[in-house]
Amino acid sequence: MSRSPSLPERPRLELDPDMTPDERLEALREHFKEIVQVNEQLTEQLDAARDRQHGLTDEVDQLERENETLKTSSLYIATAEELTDDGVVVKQHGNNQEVLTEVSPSIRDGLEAGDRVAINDSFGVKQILDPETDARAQAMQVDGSPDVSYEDIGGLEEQIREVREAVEEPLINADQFREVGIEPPSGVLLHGPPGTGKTMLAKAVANETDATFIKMAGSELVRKFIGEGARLVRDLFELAAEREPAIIFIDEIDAIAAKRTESKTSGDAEVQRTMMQLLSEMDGFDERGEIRIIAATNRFDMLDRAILRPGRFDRLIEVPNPDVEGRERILEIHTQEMNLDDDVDLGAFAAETDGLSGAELASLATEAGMFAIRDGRTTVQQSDLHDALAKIEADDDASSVPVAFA
Ligand SMILES: Nc1ncnc2c1ncn2[C@@H]1O[C@H](COP(=O)(O)OP(=O)(O)OP(=O)(O)O)[C@@H](O)[C@H]1O
Repeated sequence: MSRSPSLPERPRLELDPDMTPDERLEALREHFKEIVQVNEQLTEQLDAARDRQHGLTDEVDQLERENETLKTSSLYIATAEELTDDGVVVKQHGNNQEVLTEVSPSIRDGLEAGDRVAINDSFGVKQILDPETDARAQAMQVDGSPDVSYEDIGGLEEQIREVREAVEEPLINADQFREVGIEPPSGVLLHGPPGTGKTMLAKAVANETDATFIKMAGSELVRKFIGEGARLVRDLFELAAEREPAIIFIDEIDAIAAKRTESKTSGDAEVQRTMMQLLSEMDGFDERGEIRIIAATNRFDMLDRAILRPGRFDRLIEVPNPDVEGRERILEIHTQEMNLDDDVDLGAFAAETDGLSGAELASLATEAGMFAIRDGRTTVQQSDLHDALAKIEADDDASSVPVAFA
């Protein structure tokens, strides 16, 4: 680290009592010049110090961010096998590696052999998992009666028809399928850009069939609780069997069913195990009764084709961004509770929102309401919609700026 230059000496004024008034004046002038010079030097040093301070603040910010990332990085699941005087023997799930590790006294106090624990990269025990906080509870979201209906979904008439045929009919008219002697599609895969209503479709069909909606995010399965993926998939199907009729919804399926890469890291092996478990659950699906499975992805191109074989996700439904009529309908849905001025023409406005997803249109409606409130009004005008659109587009532009320049 470079050392800061030392501060300049404070100038001294030396006046001799024998000096003539002219000499005294000259000495004072000299002294004044020296003070001005020192002042300039100090100002320069202060500026340099400020620059340095800014640089260091940036560095501190970055380190804090890194620290946060490290703190929130993935934990692995293990079982505390044995408590000994030297530490705790933990067995990591997934690869069954056993390690003797140290544990802080506060965690040790509450730990018993057989407990499931979360460990970090260096096998340090970070927390004890109780049944409520364990991976199963965190990775699955169970909703006995989701409150989305088909009328809440705009612009996806064809997709709704297909989902009803592939998921709803087999649940409601199982006998008819049996009598005709055909197998209903095993799994339905919804694919398309983010925020287009894929989750809504799955919830609506669960609502319509009075089925329990069980959602699991593929990314949670493999990123957050490494070593648990395969077991969670097993749990997922077990839970669905307990709660049938049930709709299993696996969001971001690409996280567990991506094409195999060349690299053979342990992460890949974990993803692979999770996917194999999913495929084997689906292959043994016939005996499962009233359970339908829907998956969704924004990255269809990345999927391993093995999951699309007959008997697996054999019904593909594309859910694209809405066209102009779809956008108008979505705007109608999301403004139906709002107090709209007579000048509002949603049809004309929809034509200006090309490329926006359903989720973006939903937040646009709320944003327009915010503009009206800011302006002290209780009705939303066409101009609020335009302001909201400009804001959303500006936010979009800002978020697409490369990180280094953001
Ligand atoms: N077609 C639509 N009709 C009405 N609202 C929609 C539609 N699409 C999206 N939305 C709104 O956007 C929100 C998010 O939609 P949803 O979660 O269904 O999208 P998704 O396709 O599953 O997104 P992701 O791929 O990011 O998970 C919904 O709660 C709803 O408010």
